[in-house]
Amino acid sequence: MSVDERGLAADERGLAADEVGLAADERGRAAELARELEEHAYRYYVLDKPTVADAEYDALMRELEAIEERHPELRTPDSPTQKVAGSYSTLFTPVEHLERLLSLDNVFTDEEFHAWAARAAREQPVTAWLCELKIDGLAVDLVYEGGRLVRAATRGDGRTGEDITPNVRTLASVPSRLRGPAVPELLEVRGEVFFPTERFTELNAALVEAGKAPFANPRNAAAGSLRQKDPRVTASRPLDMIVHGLGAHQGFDVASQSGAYARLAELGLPVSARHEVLASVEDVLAFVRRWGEHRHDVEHEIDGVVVKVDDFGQQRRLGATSKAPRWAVAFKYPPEEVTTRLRDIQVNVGRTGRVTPFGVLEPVKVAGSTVAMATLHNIDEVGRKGVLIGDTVVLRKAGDVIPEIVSPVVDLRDGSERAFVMPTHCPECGTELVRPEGEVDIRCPNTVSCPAQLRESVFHLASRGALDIDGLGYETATVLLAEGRIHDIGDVFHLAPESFEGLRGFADKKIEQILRGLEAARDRPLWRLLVGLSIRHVGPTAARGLARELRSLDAIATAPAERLAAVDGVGPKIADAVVDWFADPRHRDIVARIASGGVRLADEGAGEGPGPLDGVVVVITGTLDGWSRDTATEAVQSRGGKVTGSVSKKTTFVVAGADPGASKYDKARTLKIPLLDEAGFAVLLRDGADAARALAVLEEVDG
Ligand SMILES: NC(=O)c1ccc[n+]([C@@H]2O[C@H](COP(=O)([O-])OP(=O)(O)OC[C@H]3O[C@@H](n4cnc5c(N)ncnc54)[C@H](O)[C@@H]3O)[C@@H](O)[C@H]2O)c1
Ligand SMILES: [Zn+2]
Repeated sequence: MSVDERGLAADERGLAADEVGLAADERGRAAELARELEEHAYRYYVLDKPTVADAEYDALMRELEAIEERHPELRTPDSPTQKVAGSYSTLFTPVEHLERLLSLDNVFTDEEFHAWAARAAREQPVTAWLCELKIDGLAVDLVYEGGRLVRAATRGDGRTGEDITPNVRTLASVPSRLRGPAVPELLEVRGEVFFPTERFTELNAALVEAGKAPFANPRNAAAGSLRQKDPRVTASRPLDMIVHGLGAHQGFDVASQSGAYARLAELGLPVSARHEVLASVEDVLAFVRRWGEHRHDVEHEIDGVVVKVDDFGQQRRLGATSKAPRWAVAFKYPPEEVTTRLRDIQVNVGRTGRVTPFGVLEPVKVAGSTVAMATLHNIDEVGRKGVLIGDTVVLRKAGDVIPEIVSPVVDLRDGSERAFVMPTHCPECGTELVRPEGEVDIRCPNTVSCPAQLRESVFHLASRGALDIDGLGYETATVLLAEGRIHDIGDVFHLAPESFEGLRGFADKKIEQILRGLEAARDRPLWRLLVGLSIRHVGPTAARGLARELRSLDAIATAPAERLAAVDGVGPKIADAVVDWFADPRHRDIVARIASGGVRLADEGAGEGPGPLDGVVVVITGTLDGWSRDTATEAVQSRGGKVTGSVSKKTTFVVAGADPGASKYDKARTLKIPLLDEAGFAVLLRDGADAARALAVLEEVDG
């Protein structure tokens, strides 16, 4: 027993010793985090030049909070977790706010919000919640005396801000005088100054062109534009403001946040129309979800929703901590921006020969997926963004949108970065690249044999958005082309079991899947085939319009440009691209091979009503003098008929030329399918099925 006790005591001592060690480690880490957070806050609030994304700053803050949770003695009043982040620069005159400007506490999940709301309600029953968008801009404090704007200031450290009155006066949405007869004697309001998202790319492009560092994001652009020594610079930027809070006031009697908004709007101040007063936590969560889905439909960036207790009496009773009110919380949306390193810029050759640069990134997690590449669209875009190889860059991935490199973090450059130089020759086929006059895109003109273009176009033909050929993916397309089993998209529908002989990785099951995939794809709507041809500018919208109005590939191929341009969703640019494409004999050859592969080239009821060969199924065997297999097939199809590869009970005619296949010929006879020679085929095309049948019967008797 005594042994046990000693053992236990020793264990406890051991544990205690560990804890001391741990605490020392954590104390060190906490100090380091505090230093880093201060440094980032300085760069963000004072210099307007952050070097990390908000999510990274927030992660550091959370780490510090967690340490302080375990070691409350580290939670000193000057810890970054305990005070309003930010400072003021000596470039501006400091001003004391009449009332403190606070930050907001955050929640990230429904559970965290439930817990927060329950805590508030325990202190003070809450009758209504006011929900509004959390604008990603910078906080500005306005003071009106006797209805006149006398001062505008940044948040600073919450007590002291920077005087930016002349700058704020340049904002069109900020009135210099309040409206109406009964203006309050004193009114201090807070709001967010923001940079409209749509104008952001334009601003950065202009800055890069002028040799200046671009902004990391619209919030950074708002801060950088507003905190200018020269208000004329501010005036040149499209800044806007929305008011969302009240400070000191006299002669402004309202009982709630929503009541205040109504009154502020009457006074001519910019208030958002998107706030709602809701009674239940469930309704609040629905509001958060709804705006999460519409996050990008707003003219400014939002990083969450702010939920406030609506009633001022209830707000007062809940009070505030040193950092944030207890009556409001920010429900934050998942971050869409991170920083990572741009390891390289390479180029990709697309299916129409377009050469597009893309960034090779240090893989990084953002918006739920790991991103290792991001398109840069074209050479001009690389210039506009001002990114260098080796830069740390801001990477953005919004919802389902493809990841985008926003800007370089210029302040992290060490001189080892280098500019991207567009290659002069195609990296895949070595052909000299061209940039047609007046176009932004650089192209590989070798549409015939550039492996990249062939690969991409076959893959595109088979893709979901086009003919959706099951089993024919990128790898398969690459192998079939590399091994010479197909040469371009025209050969795809001629794939047969033999085509796969001697290829590794093609089990019988896989081959069957591809052939079945092809069979199903032969009968798709015309617009899908049109998309699959990789004609420049022809996407689903244009293809649908063309198929709807012209009904057959033949009609589209032969229509004049003016006719095509008149189609809904087409226009002159696309029309010219279509005419050019079909004018190329190599492309006509591709179409003929697609047709002879049994693909339907017209929609049901092409032409005026049903075609003359509607419902007619033809099998062609042997060689015809006046027709190639492809032109014969097209002739049948353009009349609404179908050409198939094997004889069955569904076959209407078997067209037999010289040296017909014995099995097809015999099968036609046993199934009593009418046989046509070349003359009979001509009659079929000219006079229709009935006339041809009359001939065919004769021939059958003869034979
Ligand atoms: N990247 C960096 O280096 C860096 C450095 C410091 C801070 N930050 C970022 O700044 C944020 C922290 O700053 P914060 O303390 O201002 O907190 P916060 O931005 O999370 O929330 C408080 C602010 O929200 C604003 N706000 C927007 N819409 C509002 C509305 N409808 N109602 C009320 N307030 C509204 C207010 O101006 C208020 O000051 C974090 O997102 C952090 O990542 C980033
Ligand atoms: Zn090429």
